[in-house]
Amino acid sequence: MDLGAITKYSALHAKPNGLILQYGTAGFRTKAEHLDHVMFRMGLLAVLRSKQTKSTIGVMVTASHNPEEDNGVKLVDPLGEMLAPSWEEHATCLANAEEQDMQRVLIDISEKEAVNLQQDAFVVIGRDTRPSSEKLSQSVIDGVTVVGGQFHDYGLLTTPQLHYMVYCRNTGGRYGKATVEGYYQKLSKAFVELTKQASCSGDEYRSLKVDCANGIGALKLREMEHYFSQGLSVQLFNDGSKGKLNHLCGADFVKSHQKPPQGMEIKSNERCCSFDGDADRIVYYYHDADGHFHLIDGDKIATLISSFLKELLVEIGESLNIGVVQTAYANGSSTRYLEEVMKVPVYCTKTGVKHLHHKAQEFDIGVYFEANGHGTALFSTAVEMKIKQSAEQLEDKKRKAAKMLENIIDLFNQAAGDAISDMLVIEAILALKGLTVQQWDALYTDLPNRQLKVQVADRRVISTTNAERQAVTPPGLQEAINDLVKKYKLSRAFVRPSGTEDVVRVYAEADSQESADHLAHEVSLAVFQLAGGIGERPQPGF
Ligand SMILES: CC(=O)N[C@H]1[C@@H](OP(=O)(O)O)O[C@H](CO)[C@@H](O)[C@@H]1O
Ligand SMILES: [Mg+2]
Repeated sequence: MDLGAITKYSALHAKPNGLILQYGTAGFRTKAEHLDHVMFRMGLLAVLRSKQTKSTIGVMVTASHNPEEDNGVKLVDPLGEMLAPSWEEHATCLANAEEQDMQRVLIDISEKEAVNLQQDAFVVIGRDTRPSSEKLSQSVIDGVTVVGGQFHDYGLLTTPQLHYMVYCRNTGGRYGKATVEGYYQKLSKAFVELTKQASCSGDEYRSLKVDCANGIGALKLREMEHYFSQGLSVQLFNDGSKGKLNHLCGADFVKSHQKPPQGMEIKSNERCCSFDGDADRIVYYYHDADGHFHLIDGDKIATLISSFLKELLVEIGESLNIGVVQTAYANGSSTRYLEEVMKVPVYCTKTGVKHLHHKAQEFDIGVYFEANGHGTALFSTAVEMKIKQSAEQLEDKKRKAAKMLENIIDLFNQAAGDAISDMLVIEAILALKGLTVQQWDALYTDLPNRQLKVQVADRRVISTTNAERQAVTPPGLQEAINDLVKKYKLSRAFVRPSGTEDVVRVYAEADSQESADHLAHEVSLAVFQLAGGIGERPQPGF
Protein backbone atom coordinates (compact mmCIF):
# COMPACT_ATOMS: atom_id res chain seq x y z
CA MET A 1 0.00 0.00 0.00
CA ASP A 2 1.36 3.40 -0.96
CA LEU A 3 0.31 5.18 2.23
CA GLY A 4 1.62 8.52 0.98
CA ALA A 5 -0.60 8.38 -2.09
CA ILE A 6 -3.59 7.33 0.00
CA THR A 7 -3.15 10.31 2.34
CA LYS A 8 -2.73 12.67 -0.60
CA TYR A 9 -5.84 11.45 -2.40
CA SER A 10 -7.85 11.18 0.77
CA ALA A 11 -7.36 14.92 1.31
CA LEU A 12 -9.24 15.43 -1.98
CA HIS A 13 -12.14 13.47 -0.47
CA ALA A 14 -11.89 14.97 2.98
CA LYS A 15 -14.19 13.87 5.78
CA PRO A 16 -16.31 16.66 7.27
CA ASN A 17 -15.12 17.13 10.84
CA GLY A 18 -17.10 15.32 13.49
CA LEU A 19 -19.40 13.49 11.06
CA ILE A 20 -20.18 10.00 12.35
CA LEU A 21 -21.98 7.46 10.21
CA GLN A 22 -22.85 3.82 10.72
CA TYR A 23 -22.80 0.93 8.24
CA GLY A 24 -26.43 -0.05 8.87
CA THR A 25 -28.94 -2.59 7.53
CA ALA A 26 -28.37 -1.30 4.01
CA GLY A 27 -24.85 0.13 4.13
CA PHE A 28 -24.25 3.86 4.64
CA ARG A 29 -27.12 6.18 3.89
CA THR A 30 -27.45 9.92 4.37
CA LYS A 31 -27.60 13.21 2.47
CA ALA A 32 -25.53 12.85 -0.71
CA GLU A 33 -23.40 15.88 0.11
CA HIS A 34 -21.96 14.11 3.18
CA LEU A 35 -20.83 11.01 1.41
CA ASP A 36 -17.81 11.82 -0.75
CA HIS A 37 -15.24 10.62 1.80
CA VAL A 38 -17.29 7.51 2.56
CA MET A 39 -17.29 6.56 -1.11
CA PHE A 40 -13.52 7.00 -1.45
CA ARG A 41 -12.94 4.95 1.66
CA MET A 42 -15.34 2.19 0.59
CA GLY A 43 -13.26 1.98 -2.60
CA LEU A 44 -10.23 1.34 -0.38
CA LEU A 45 -12.08 -1.17 1.77
CA ALA A 46 -13.47 -3.06 -1.24
CA VAL A 47 -9.89 -3.60 -2.43
CA LEU A 48 -8.85 -5.00 0.96
CA ARG A 49 -11.88 -7.29 1.05
CA SER A 50 -11.15 -8.42 -2.50
CA LYS A 51 -7.53 -9.21 -1.62
CA GLN A 52 -8.62 -11.09 1.49
CA THR A 53 -11.28 -13.20 -0.24
CA LYS A 54 -9.31 -13.48 -3.50
CA SER A 55 -12.60 -12.65 -5.21
CA THR A 56 -14.38 -9.87 -7.00
CA ILE A 57 -16.19 -7.52 -4.62
CA GLY A 58 -19.10 -5.22 -5.57
CA VAL A 59 -19.80 -1.63 -4.60
CA MET A 60 -23.28 -0.26 -5.21
CA VAL A 61 -24.03 3.46 -4.98
CA THR A 62 -27.70 3.87 -4.13
CA ALA A 63 -30.08 4.95 -1.38
CA SER A 64 -32.92 2.71 -2.59
CA HIS A 65 -36.29 4.16 -1.57
CA ASN A 66 -34.88 7.23 0.23
CA PRO A 67 -35.55 10.73 -1.16
CA GLU A 68 -33.63 11.86 -4.22
CA GLU A 69 -31.30 14.12 -2.19
CA ASP A 70 -29.96 11.14 -0.21
CA ASN A 71 -27.45 8.62 -1.35
CA GLY A 72 -25.70 5.58 0.04
CA VAL A 73 -23.24 2.80 -0.56
CA LYS A 74 -22.98 -0.87 0.22
CA LEU A 75 -20.43 -3.56 -0.45
CA VAL A 76 -21.35 -6.89 -2.01
CA ASP A 77 -19.49 -10.03 -0.90
CA PRO A 78 -18.21 -12.81 -3.22
CA LEU A 79 -21.39 -14.83 -3.68
CA GLY A 80 -23.46 -11.74 -4.26
CA GLU A 81 -24.52 -11.56 -0.62
CA MET A 82 -24.34 -8.69 1.86
CA LEU A 83 -21.00 -7.81 3.44
CA ALA A 84 -19.94 -10.02 6.39
CA PRO A 85 -20.74 -8.45 9.80
CA SER A 86 -17.09 -8.15 10.92
CA TRP A 87 -16.37 -6.11 7.79
CA GLU A 88 -19.40 -3.91 8.46
CA GLU A 89 -17.56 -2.90 11.61
CA HIS A 90 -14.39 -2.18 9.64
CA ALA A 91 -16.46 -0.11 7.22
CA THR A 92 -17.84 1.95 10.10
CA CYS A 93 -14.37 2.49 11.62
CA LEU A 94 -12.86 3.49 8.30
CA ALA A 95 -15.67 5.86 7.40
CA ASN A 96 -15.46 7.61 10.76
CA ALA A 97 -11.65 7.89 11.06
CA GLU A 98 -10.36 11.47 11.04
CA GLU A 99 -7.94 12.19 8.18
CA GLN A 100 -4.82 11.76 10.30
CA ASP A 101 -6.00 8.34 11.59
CA MET A 102 -6.93 6.85 8.23
CA GLN A 103 -3.59 5.16 7.58
CA ARG A 104 -3.57 3.50 10.98
CA VAL A 105 -7.14 2.22 10.58
CA LEU A 106 -6.35 0.78 7.15
CA ILE A 107 -3.29 -1.01 8.50
CA ASP A 108 -5.27 -2.28 11.50
CA ILE A 109 -7.92 -3.78 9.26
CA SER A 110 -5.32 -5.39 6.99
CA GLU A 111 -3.55 -6.92 9.98
CA LYS A 112 -6.66 -8.08 11.80
CA GLU A 113 -7.99 -9.75 8.68
CA ALA A 114 -4.59 -11.07 7.56
CA VAL A 115 -4.93 -9.42 4.16
CA ASN A 116 -2.15 -10.32 1.75
CA LEU A 117 -1.39 -6.93 0.27
CA GLN A 118 0.45 -8.48 -2.67
CA GLN A 119 -2.73 -10.23 -3.82
CA ASP A 120 -4.55 -8.78 -6.88
CA ALA A 121 -7.88 -7.08 -6.28
CA PHE A 122 -10.91 -6.61 -8.51
CA VAL A 123 -13.95 -4.46 -7.76
CA VAL A 124 -17.15 -3.97 -9.77
CA ILE A 125 -19.20 -0.84 -9.36
CA GLY A 126 -22.81 0.04 -10.12
CA ARG A 127 -24.98 3.06 -9.45
CA ASP A 128 -28.61 4.17 -9.50
CA THR A 129 -30.07 7.18 -11.33
CA ARG A 130 -29.74 9.80 -8.55
CA PRO A 131 -28.16 13.05 -9.75
CA SER A 132 -25.37 12.60 -7.18
CA SER A 133 -24.57 8.97 -8.02
CA GLU A 134 -22.20 9.47 -10.94
CA LYS A 135 -19.80 11.72 -9.06
CA LEU A 136 -19.95 9.56 -5.94
CA SER A 137 -19.16 6.40 -7.89
CA GLN A 138 -16.14 8.24 -9.32
CA SER A 139 -14.97 8.73 -5.74
CA VAL A 140 -15.27 4.96 -5.18
CA ILE A 141 -13.11 4.43 -8.28
CA ASP A 142 -10.53 6.91 -6.93
CA GLY A 143 -10.33 4.83 -3.76
CA VAL A 144 -10.00 1.56 -5.65
CA THR A 145 -7.25 2.80 -7.95
CA VAL A 146 -5.15 4.54 -5.31
CA VAL A 147 -4.53 1.16 -3.62
CA GLY A 148 -3.82 -0.50 -6.94
CA GLY A 149 -7.13 -2.34 -7.38
CA GLN A 150 -8.50 -3.20 -10.83
CA PHE A 151 -12.13 -2.36 -11.47
CA HIS A 152 -15.02 -2.53 -13.87
CA ASP A 153 -17.56 0.26 -13.75
CA TYR A 154 -20.95 -1.05 -14.93
CA GLY A 155 -22.42 2.43 -14.67
CA LEU A 156 -26.21 2.40 -14.24
CA LEU A 157 -27.48 -0.86 -12.74
CA THR A 158 -30.25 -2.01 -10.46
CA THR A 159 -28.90 -3.16 -7.08
CA PRO A 160 -29.77 -6.81 -7.77
CA GLN A 161 -28.04 -6.65 -11.15
CA LEU A 162 -24.82 -5.69 -9.39
CA HIS A 163 -25.26 -8.60 -6.95
CA TYR A 164 -25.78 -10.87 -9.98
CA MET A 165 -22.57 -9.62 -11.65
CA VAL A 166 -20.52 -10.32 -8.52
CA TYR A 167 -22.00 -13.82 -8.20
CA CYS A 168 -21.34 -14.61 -11.89
CA ARG A 169 -17.76 -13.41 -11.75
CA ASN A 170 -16.92 -15.47 -8.68
CA THR A 171 -18.43 -18.71 -9.96
CA GLY A 172 -16.54 -18.88 -13.22
CA GLY A 173 -19.61 -18.01 -15.29
CA ARG A 174 -21.60 -21.04 -14.02
CA TYR A 175 -24.33 -18.82 -12.63
CA GLY A 176 -24.53 -16.72 -15.79
CA LYS A 177 -22.64 -14.24 -17.93
CA ALA A 178 -21.49 -11.17 -16.00
CA THR A 179 -22.96 -8.63 -18.40
CA VAL A 180 -26.26 -6.78 -18.51
CA GLU A 181 -27.00 -8.63 -21.74
CA GLY A 182 -26.21 -11.93 -19.98
CA TYR A 183 -28.66 -11.05 -17.20
CA TYR A 184 -31.43 -10.20 -19.68
CA GLN A 185 -30.83 -13.34 -21.68
CA LYS A 186 -30.70 -15.72 -18.74
CA LEU A 187 -33.91 -14.45 -17.15
CA SER A 188 -35.84 -13.95 -20.38
CA LYS A 189 -34.99 -17.38 -21.74
CA ALA A 190 -36.27 -19.02 -18.55
CA PHE A 191 -39.38 -16.84 -18.55
CA VAL A 192 -40.27 -17.47 -22.19
CA GLU A 193 -39.75 -21.23 -21.75
CA LEU A 194 -42.09 -21.20 -18.77
CA THR A 195 -44.85 -19.13 -20.29
CA LYS A 196 -44.84 -21.28 -23.43
CA GLN A 197 -46.30 -24.00 -21.23
CA ALA A 198 -49.17 -21.85 -20.00
CA SER A 199 -52.51 -22.79 -21.46
CA CYS A 200 -54.22 -19.42 -21.07
CA SER A 201 -53.35 -16.68 -23.46
CA GLY A 202 -54.75 -13.37 -24.63
CA ASP A 203 -53.21 -9.94 -24.54
CA GLU A 204 -55.10 -8.58 -21.63
CA TYR A 205 -54.14 -11.43 -19.37
CA ARG A 206 -50.47 -11.11 -20.21
CA SER A 207 -50.07 -7.42 -19.63
CA LEU A 208 -48.92 -5.63 -16.54
CA LYS A 209 -48.64 -2.01 -15.43
CA VAL A 210 -45.36 -1.22 -13.70
CA ASP A 211 -44.66 1.82 -11.53
CA CYS A 212 -40.87 2.24 -11.69
CA ALA A 213 -40.55 4.84 -8.86
CA ASN A 214 -38.85 7.18 -11.38
CA GLY A 215 -35.75 5.08 -10.84
CA ILE A 216 -33.26 2.73 -12.43
CA GLY A 217 -35.90 -0.01 -12.79
CA ALA A 218 -37.50 1.95 -15.64
CA LEU A 219 -34.29 2.12 -17.67
CA LYS A 220 -33.46 -1.52 -17.19
CA LEU A 221 -36.98 -2.83 -17.76
CA ARG A 222 -37.19 -0.81 -20.97
CA GLU A 223 -33.90 -2.29 -22.16
CA MET A 224 -35.07 -5.76 -21.25
CA GLU A 225 -38.71 -5.80 -22.35
CA HIS A 226 -38.14 -6.88 -25.94
CA TYR A 227 -36.30 -9.98 -24.70
CA PHE A 228 -39.44 -11.35 -23.03
CA SER A 229 -42.23 -9.64 -24.98
CA GLN A 230 -43.42 -13.04 -26.27
CA GLY A 231 -44.53 -13.87 -22.74
CA LEU A 232 -45.57 -10.54 -21.27
CA SER A 233 -46.18 -6.96 -22.26
CA VAL A 234 -45.34 -4.32 -19.69
CA GLN A 235 -46.57 -0.75 -19.54
CA LEU A 236 -44.16 1.51 -17.66
CA PHE A 237 -45.22 4.41 -15.43
CA ASN A 238 -43.12 6.82 -13.38
CA ASP A 239 -40.27 6.07 -15.73
CA GLY A 240 -38.20 9.08 -14.68
CA SER A 241 -39.11 11.20 -17.68
CA LYS A 242 -40.81 13.79 -15.46
CA GLY A 243 -41.40 12.88 -11.81
CA LYS A 244 -38.95 12.82 -8.93
CA LEU A 245 -37.35 9.59 -7.69
CA ASN A 246 -39.53 7.79 -5.10
CA HIS A 247 -41.77 10.85 -4.75
CA LEU A 248 -45.40 9.71 -4.19
CA CYS A 249 -44.61 6.50 -6.02
CA GLY A 250 -42.62 3.28 -5.78
CA ALA A 251 -42.98 0.13 -3.70
CA ASP A 252 -42.14 1.76 -0.37
CA PHE A 253 -44.75 4.50 -0.85
CA VAL A 254 -47.44 2.03 -1.94
CA LYS A 255 -46.73 -0.37 0.93
CA SER A 256 -46.48 2.21 3.69
CA HIS A 257 -49.41 4.38 2.56
CA GLN A 258 -51.46 1.43 1.37
CA LYS A 259 -52.54 3.37 -1.69
CA PRO A 260 -51.67 3.46 -5.39
CA PRO A 261 -48.80 5.60 -6.68
CA GLN A 262 -49.43 8.87 -8.42
CA GLY A 263 -48.91 8.96 -12.15
CA MET A 264 -50.60 5.65 -12.89
CA GLU A 265 -54.13 5.22 -14.15
CA ILE A 266 -55.67 2.02 -12.85
CA LYS A 267 -58.80 0.43 -14.25
CA SER A 268 -60.65 -2.07 -12.09
CA ASN A 269 -59.08 -5.50 -11.78
CA GLU A 270 -55.96 -4.52 -13.72
CA ARG A 271 -52.80 -6.12 -12.43
CA CYS A 272 -50.25 -3.50 -11.34
CA CYS A 273 -46.94 -3.52 -9.50
CA SER A 274 -44.41 -1.06 -8.09
CA PHE A 275 -40.61 -1.28 -7.86
CA ASP A 276 -38.60 0.74 -5.38
CA GLY A 277 -35.87 3.22 -6.39
CA ASP A 278 -33.12 0.64 -6.94
CA ALA A 279 -35.47 -2.15 -8.10
CA ASP A 280 -34.83 -4.70 -5.39
CA ARG A 281 -38.38 -4.64 -3.99
CA ILE A 282 -41.75 -5.25 -5.59
CA VAL A 283 -45.39 -5.14 -4.47
CA TYR A 284 -48.52 -5.87 -6.52
CA TYR A 285 -51.97 -4.29 -6.26
CA TYR A 286 -55.29 -3.74 -8.01
CA HIS A 287 -58.57 -1.90 -7.69
CA ASP A 288 -61.65 -4.08 -7.38
CA ALA A 289 -64.93 -3.38 -9.17
CA ASP A 290 -66.03 -1.15 -6.25
CA GLY A 291 -62.88 0.93 -6.53
CA HIS A 292 -61.29 -0.53 -3.38
CA PHE A 293 -57.53 -0.74 -3.38
CA HIS A 294 -55.97 -4.16 -2.64
CA LEU A 295 -52.29 -4.47 -1.80
CA ILE A 296 -50.48 -7.76 -2.44
CA ASP A 297 -47.30 -7.55 -0.43
CA GLY A 298 -44.17 -9.64 0.10
CA ASP A 299 -46.04 -12.10 2.33
CA LYS A 300 -48.52 -12.97 -0.40
CA ILE A 301 -45.71 -13.15 -2.94
CA ALA A 302 -43.89 -15.66 -0.70
CA THR A 303 -47.12 -17.65 -0.38
CA LEU A 304 -47.70 -17.80 -4.14
CA ILE A 305 -44.12 -18.82 -4.82
CA SER A 306 -43.79 -21.42 -2.09
CA SER A 307 -47.11 -23.07 -2.92
CA PHE A 308 -46.14 -23.30 -6.59
CA LEU A 309 -42.74 -24.79 -5.77
CA LYS A 310 -44.36 -27.27 -3.42
CA GLU A 311 -46.83 -28.37 -6.09
CA LEU A 312 -44.03 -28.92 -8.59
CA LEU A 313 -42.08 -31.02 -6.09
CA VAL A 314 -45.13 -33.18 -5.44
CA GLU A 315 -45.54 -33.71 -9.18
CA ILE A 316 -41.90 -34.63 -9.62
CA GLY A 317 -42.14 -36.92 -6.59
CA GLU A 318 -39.29 -35.30 -4.72
CA SER A 319 -39.52 -34.72 -1.01
CA LEU A 320 -37.21 -31.79 -0.50
CA ASN A 321 -37.50 -29.51 2.49
CA ILE A 322 -38.98 -26.11 1.75
CA GLY A 323 -38.89 -23.36 4.36
CA VAL A 324 -40.34 -19.87 4.30
CA VAL A 325 -38.50 -17.11 6.13
CA GLN A 326 -40.28 -13.97 7.32
CA THR A 327 -39.75 -11.12 9.79
CA ALA A 328 -41.99 -9.92 12.61
CA TYR A 329 -43.65 -7.55 10.11
CA ALA A 330 -45.21 -10.47 8.23
CA ASN A 331 -48.95 -10.34 8.49
CA GLY A 332 -50.27 -12.88 11.03
CA SER A 333 -52.69 -14.26 8.43
CA SER A 334 -49.84 -15.13 6.09
CA THR A 335 -47.95 -17.04 8.75
CA ARG A 336 -51.10 -18.92 9.74
CA TYR A 337 -51.93 -19.75 6.11
CA LEU A 338 -48.42 -21.01 5.35
CA GLU A 339 -48.23 -23.15 8.48
CA GLU A 340 -51.78 -24.42 8.79
CA VAL A 341 -53.08 -24.62 5.24
CA MET A 342 -49.94 -25.12 3.19
CA LYS A 343 -48.11 -27.05 5.91
CA VAL A 344 -44.87 -25.25 5.17
CA PRO A 345 -42.53 -24.48 8.07
CA VAL A 346 -42.13 -20.75 8.69
CA TYR A 347 -39.19 -19.08 10.44
CA CYS A 348 -38.93 -15.55 11.75
CA THR A 349 -35.66 -13.61 11.70
CA LYS A 350 -34.61 -10.09 12.57
CA THR A 351 -35.41 -7.35 10.05
CA GLY A 352 -32.87 -6.90 7.25
CA VAL A 353 -32.36 -9.04 4.20
CA LYS A 354 -29.08 -10.56 5.29
CA HIS A 355 -30.78 -12.28 8.23
CA LEU A 356 -33.49 -13.74 6.03
CA HIS A 357 -31.02 -14.76 3.34
CA HIS A 358 -28.82 -16.66 5.80
CA LYS A 359 -31.74 -18.51 7.31
CA ALA A 360 -33.09 -19.42 3.86
CA GLN A 361 -29.74 -21.01 2.99
CA GLU A 362 -30.43 -23.73 5.57
CA PHE A 363 -33.10 -25.40 3.42
CA ASP A 364 -33.09 -27.37 0.17
CA ILE A 365 -35.39 -24.62 -1.01
CA GLY A 366 -35.63 -21.45 1.07
CA VAL A 367 -38.16 -18.76 0.16
CA TYR A 368 -37.72 -15.47 1.96
CA PHE A 369 -39.60 -12.19 1.73
CA GLU A 370 -39.92 -9.11 3.86
CA ALA A 371 -43.50 -7.85 3.96
CA ASN A 372 -42.31 -4.79 2.05
CA GLY A 373 -41.57 -6.93 -1.01
CA HIS A 374 -37.86 -7.67 -0.78
CA GLY A 375 -37.07 -11.32 -1.27
CA THR A 376 -36.22 -14.28 -3.45
CA ALA A 377 -35.87 -18.06 -3.34
CA LEU A 378 -32.65 -19.99 -2.80
CA PHE A 379 -31.96 -23.51 -4.07
CA SER A 380 -29.12 -25.63 -2.70
CA THR A 381 -26.55 -26.89 -5.20
CA ALA A 382 -27.69 -30.45 -4.55
CA VAL A 383 -31.28 -29.52 -5.43
CA GLU A 384 -30.23 -27.77 -8.61
CA MET A 385 -28.32 -30.85 -9.74
CA LYS A 386 -31.12 -33.23 -8.82
CA ILE A 387 -33.68 -31.17 -10.74
CA LYS A 388 -31.43 -30.95 -13.80
CA GLN A 389 -31.10 -34.73 -13.78
CA SER A 390 -34.84 -35.21 -13.36
CA ALA A 391 -35.53 -32.86 -16.25
CA GLU A 392 -33.50 -35.19 -18.47
CA GLN A 393 -34.42 -38.59 -17.08
CA LEU A 394 -37.99 -38.59 -15.87
CA GLU A 395 -40.99 -39.45 -18.02
CA ASP A 396 -43.71 -37.20 -19.41
CA LYS A 397 -45.61 -35.33 -16.73
CA LYS A 398 -42.87 -35.55 -14.14
CA ARG A 399 -40.31 -34.44 -16.65
CA LYS A 400 -42.45 -31.45 -17.59
CA ALA A 401 -42.66 -30.40 -13.93
CA ALA A 402 -38.91 -30.83 -13.51
CA LYS A 403 -38.27 -28.70 -16.59
CA MET A 404 -40.53 -26.03 -15.15
CA LEU A 405 -38.67 -26.08 -11.89
CA GLU A 406 -35.35 -25.89 -13.73
CA ASN A 407 -36.53 -22.74 -15.50
CA ILE A 408 -37.96 -21.24 -12.31
CA ILE A 409 -34.57 -21.75 -10.65
CA ASP A 410 -32.93 -19.85 -13.52
CA LEU A 411 -35.51 -17.10 -13.31
CA PHE A 412 -34.81 -16.28 -9.66
CA ASN A 413 -31.93 -14.00 -8.78
CA GLN A 414 -30.38 -16.10 -6.03
CA ALA A 415 -27.89 -13.40 -5.12
CA ALA A 416 -30.49 -10.91 -3.88
CA GLY A 417 -34.16 -9.94 -3.93
CA ASP A 418 -34.82 -8.52 -7.39
CA ALA A 419 -37.95 -6.67 -8.52
CA ILE A 420 -37.52 -7.57 -12.21
CA SER A 421 -36.77 -11.23 -11.56
CA ASP A 422 -39.55 -11.55 -8.96
CA MET A 423 -42.00 -9.86 -11.32
CA LEU A 424 -41.22 -12.42 -14.03
CA VAL A 425 -41.49 -15.31 -11.56
CA ILE A 426 -44.90 -14.06 -10.39
CA GLU A 427 -46.14 -13.46 -13.92
CA ALA A 428 -45.03 -16.93 -14.97
CA ILE A 429 -46.75 -18.59 -11.99
CA LEU A 430 -50.00 -16.66 -12.52
CA ALA A 431 -49.97 -17.63 -16.20
CA LEU A 432 -49.15 -21.29 -15.53
CA LYS A 433 -51.79 -21.62 -12.83
CA GLY A 434 -54.30 -19.52 -14.75
CA LEU A 435 -54.79 -17.30 -11.69
CA THR A 436 -56.18 -13.78 -11.78
CA VAL A 437 -54.80 -11.17 -9.43
CA GLN A 438 -58.03 -11.36 -7.39
CA GLN A 439 -57.75 -15.13 -7.01
CA TRP A 440 -54.19 -14.74 -5.84
CA ASP A 441 -55.23 -12.05 -3.38
CA ALA A 442 -58.03 -14.26 -2.08
CA LEU A 443 -55.61 -16.94 -0.78
CA TYR A 444 -56.07 -15.34 2.62
CA THR A 445 -57.20 -12.02 4.06
CA ASP A 446 -54.61 -9.81 5.69
CA LEU A 447 -55.25 -8.83 9.28
CA PRO A 448 -55.70 -5.06 9.53
CA ASN A 449 -52.45 -3.50 10.68
CA ARG A 450 -50.73 -0.20 11.37
CA GLN A 451 -47.11 0.88 11.43
CA LEU A 452 -46.05 4.06 13.23
CA LYS A 453 -42.82 5.86 14.08
CA VAL A 454 -41.96 7.42 17.45
CA GLN A 455 -39.18 9.96 18.01
CA VAL A 456 -37.04 9.28 21.06
CA ALA A 457 -33.81 10.88 22.33
CA ASP A 458 -31.80 7.70 21.87
CA ARG A 459 -33.42 4.76 20.15
CA ARG A 460 -30.72 2.41 21.44
CA VAL A 461 -32.48 2.35 24.82
CA ILE A 462 -34.78 -0.19 23.21
CA SER A 463 -33.30 -3.65 22.89
CA THR A 464 -35.23 -6.68 21.71
CA THR A 465 -35.17 -10.46 21.65
CA ASN A 466 -37.04 -13.32 19.96
CA ALA A 467 -36.46 -11.99 16.41
CA GLU A 468 -37.39 -8.48 17.60
CA ARG A 469 -40.85 -9.50 18.74
CA GLN A 470 -40.23 -8.67 22.40
CA ALA A 471 -38.62 -5.68 24.06
CA VAL A 472 -36.04 -6.44 26.76
CA THR A 473 -35.33 -2.83 27.67
CA PRO A 474 -36.37 -0.29 28.84
CA PRO A 475 -37.89 -1.98 31.89
CA GLY A 476 -41.66 -2.17 31.89
CA LEU A 477 -42.14 -1.57 28.16
CA GLN A 478 -42.87 -5.18 27.20
CA GLU A 479 -45.27 -5.55 30.15
CA ALA A 480 -47.08 -2.41 29.00
CA ILE A 481 -47.34 -3.78 25.44
CA ASN A 482 -48.63 -7.12 26.75
CA ASP A 483 -51.38 -5.39 28.70
CA LEU A 484 -52.43 -3.30 25.69
CA VAL A 485 -52.46 -6.26 23.31
CA LYS A 486 -54.82 -8.13 25.67
CA LYS A 487 -57.51 -5.51 25.09
CA TYR A 488 -57.99 -6.45 21.41
CA LYS A 489 -58.92 -9.55 19.44
CA LEU A 490 -56.44 -11.36 17.13
CA SER A 491 -53.94 -8.77 18.19
CA ARG A 492 -50.16 -8.53 18.20
CA ALA A 493 -47.79 -5.61 18.62
CA PHE A 494 -44.05 -5.04 18.86
CA VAL A 495 -41.56 -2.18 18.81
CA ARG A 496 -37.95 -1.97 17.60
CA PRO A 497 -35.38 0.70 16.85
CA SER A 498 -35.09 1.23 13.09
CA GLY A 499 -31.78 0.32 11.48
CA THR A 500 -32.11 2.95 8.76
CA GLU A 501 -33.86 5.94 10.38
CA ASP A 502 -33.57 7.71 13.71
CA VAL A 503 -36.95 6.43 14.96
CA VAL A 504 -38.56 3.63 16.91
CA ARG A 505 -40.97 1.61 14.76
CA VAL A 506 -44.27 0.43 16.19
CA TYR A 507 -46.27 -2.35 14.57
CA ALA A 508 -49.75 -3.50 15.56
CA GLU A 509 -52.35 -5.78 14.05
CA ALA A 510 -55.85 -6.71 15.20
CA ASP A 511 -59.24 -7.91 13.98
CA SER A 512 -60.32 -4.49 12.67
CA GLN A 513 -58.54 -1.45 11.27
CA GLU A 514 -59.92 0.63 14.10
CA SER A 515 -58.49 -1.73 16.71
CA ALA A 516 -55.12 -1.95 14.94
CA ASP A 517 -54.98 1.86 14.81
CA HIS A 518 -55.90 2.19 18.50
CA LEU A 519 -53.44 -0.43 19.58
CA ALA A 520 -50.62 1.14 17.53
CA HIS A 521 -51.37 4.52 19.04
CA GLU A 522 -51.44 3.20 22.60
CA VAL A 523 -48.18 1.35 22.09
CA SER A 524 -46.64 4.54 20.66
CA LEU A 525 -47.61 6.36 23.84
CA ALA A 526 -46.00 3.64 25.95
CA VAL A 527 -42.79 3.99 23.92
CA PHE A 528 -42.93 7.76 24.24
CA GLN A 529 -43.30 7.55 28.02
CA LEU A 530 -40.92 4.69 28.79
CA ALA A 531 -38.22 5.11 26.13
CA GLY A 532 -37.55 8.84 26.31
CA GLY A 533 -39.86 10.30 23.67
CA ILE A 534 -39.00 13.75 22.33
CA GLY A 535 -41.07 16.40 20.57
CA GLU A 536 -44.83 16.18 20.41
CA ARG A 537 -46.62 13.26 22.08
CA PRO A 538 -47.97 10.76 19.52
CA GLN A 539 -51.44 11.88 18.46
CA PRO A 540 -54.32 9.57 17.56
CA GLY A 541 -55.50 9.54 13.93
CA PHE A 542 -53.51 8.91 10.79
C1 LIG B 1 -40.26 -2.18 8.57
C2 LIG B 1 -39.43 -2.10 7.35
O1 LIG B 1 -39.96 -2.12 6.24
N1 LIG B 1 -38.11 -1.99 7.54
C3 LIG B 1 -37.15 -1.88 6.44
C4 LIG B 1 -36.08 -0.86 6.77
O2 LIG B 1 -35.40 -1.28 7.93
P1 LIG B 1 -35.55 -0.58 9.38
O3 LIG B 1 -34.45 -1.22 10.18
O4 LIG B 1 -36.92 -0.92 9.84
O5 LIG B 1 -35.39 0.90 9.18
O6 LIG B 1 -35.15 -0.80 5.70
C5 LIG B 1 -34.44 -2.03 5.48
C6 LIG B 1 -33.40 -1.77 4.40
O7 LIG B 1 -33.99 -1.39 3.20
C7 LIG B 1 -35.42 -3.13 5.12
O8 LIG B 1 -34.72 -4.33 4.98
C8 LIG B 1 -36.49 -3.24 6.22
O9 LIG B 1 -37.46 -4.16 5.86
MG1 LIG C 1 -34.25 -1.05 -2.46
